[in-house]
Amino acid sequence: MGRTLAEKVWDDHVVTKGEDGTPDLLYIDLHLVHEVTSPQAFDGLRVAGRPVRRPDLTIATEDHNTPTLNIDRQIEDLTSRTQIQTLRNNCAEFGVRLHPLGDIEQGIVHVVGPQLGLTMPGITVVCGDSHTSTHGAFGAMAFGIGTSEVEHVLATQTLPLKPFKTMAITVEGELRPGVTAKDIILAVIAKIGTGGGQGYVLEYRGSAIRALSMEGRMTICNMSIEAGARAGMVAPDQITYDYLEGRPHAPSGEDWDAAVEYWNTLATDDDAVFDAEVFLDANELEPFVTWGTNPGQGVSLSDSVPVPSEIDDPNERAAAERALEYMDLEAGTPMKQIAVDAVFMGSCTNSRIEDLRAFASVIEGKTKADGVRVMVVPGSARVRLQAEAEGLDKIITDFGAEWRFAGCSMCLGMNPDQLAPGERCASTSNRNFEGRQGKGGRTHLVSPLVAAATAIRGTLSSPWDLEGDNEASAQQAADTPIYDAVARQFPTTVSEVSA
Ligand SMILES: CC(C)[C@H](C(=O)O)[C@@H](O)C(=O)O
Ligand code: SF4
Repeated sequence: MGRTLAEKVWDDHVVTKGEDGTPDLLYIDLHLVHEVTSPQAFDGLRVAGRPVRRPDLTIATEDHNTPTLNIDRQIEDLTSRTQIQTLRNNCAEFGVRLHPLGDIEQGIVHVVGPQLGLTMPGITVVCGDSHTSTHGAFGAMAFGIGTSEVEHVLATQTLPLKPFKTMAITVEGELRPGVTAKDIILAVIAKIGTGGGQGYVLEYRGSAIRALSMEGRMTICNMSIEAGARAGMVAPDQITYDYLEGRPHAPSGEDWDAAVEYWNTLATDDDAVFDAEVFLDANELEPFVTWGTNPGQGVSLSDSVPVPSEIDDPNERAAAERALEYMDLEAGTPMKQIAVDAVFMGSCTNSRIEDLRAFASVIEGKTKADGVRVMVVPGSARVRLQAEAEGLDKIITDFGAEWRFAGCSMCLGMNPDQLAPGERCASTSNRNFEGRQGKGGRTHLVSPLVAAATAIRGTLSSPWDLEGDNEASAQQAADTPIYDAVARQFPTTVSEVSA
């Protein structure tokens, strides 16, 4: 019987096979590290007197606790400062490459790996971070792990992993202008629920996925974890190779050819069987938005806040009631009538150059809605530089938005970028849990295009709602590079960026 992409990558990394349901021991090709989940792991090594087994396969960056303003000053918050300093000390002591705040390669860990060409098809990637699933967009098998597992990988470069089930998520058809990868994944999670992917590695397939750029695929794989899945993957193809070729850590010359030959063998065999399958029609999708306090509580933007009494399942009904109370929403309110206090454009879901281009294409020449705070945070220092080289920062600041330095920022309340209690935010991030963006803050998950239109109108909106000229604004959105299937080369030096 044929094998799926996930099974092939797994099989190629088994060091020892588990018996009777015990875990297999897998070799790990890339270990990404950040400040939040690494301190105890390094402590463990220190106590055991062990070195990092493969510092060359380990790379660290600072992202969660870092500020996005005044990055040349001392970090004010003591906990954050300690966290960052601890990572610096640990990396120095154990010989791990670190990209600290201010470094040109610093950024959100899931933006940095792909950008450097470290994330490649067919490899295993782990990080003490749930959104490690992002890297599956390349056809890598990428898992978020806990701190004790981080220690295990640091010490041995292997990880015991339980067998998984496979789920195909097939998205066929063509997205309408204004509908993006983010809308696909929000619709998938609304369909299968936040526990729907539990125990599964998801493989996203179908013509709509094949047509997506790498940025779009990363957005989708990033949120696999929000469906409870262990990982999400997309089979590598020419779009993957075009994105990767020429990046600092991608193979070159004969190695590149050999790699592509291998990568081409990874796609799921025609006769492979998935344990579960889900279908989605891309033609029918609309811009999507969440109304509740988990990423599965979402609807099309043209819909209304659900009415809990109409929900059959008692648990779901109770969850909806609780969510509406926290979100301060009235059942039945059209989503488009909901006014926001803030718009956050950033996070490892949507802070790559293409996301910023999409956002900028909608706001260009316009002014933000009065009283709405708009924050744009690139995913990495390089994305920031590239955006500036393209003049996007000017479009953003002319619009009245804040242009920040790279980091997780308002995606979660671990740094100064937070919502005030009661504030409502349209956010391109991936989690809308209670207090996620700051205590008492209310989050609506959206795409960059919806974030931009919302920033213009002050109420949840998509480019379809702008200026009453649906055709023209939809076309404008269609013209943005997010629909451009051909990946662009990413400059690798500062001079190239500013050239
Ligand atoms: C802090 C970190 C462990 C956490 C994660 O694992 O995802 C964070 O990145 C998040 O998005 O909630
Ligand atoms: S950007 Fe958000 S989701 Fe991504 S790693 Fe940072 S905190 Fe987690």
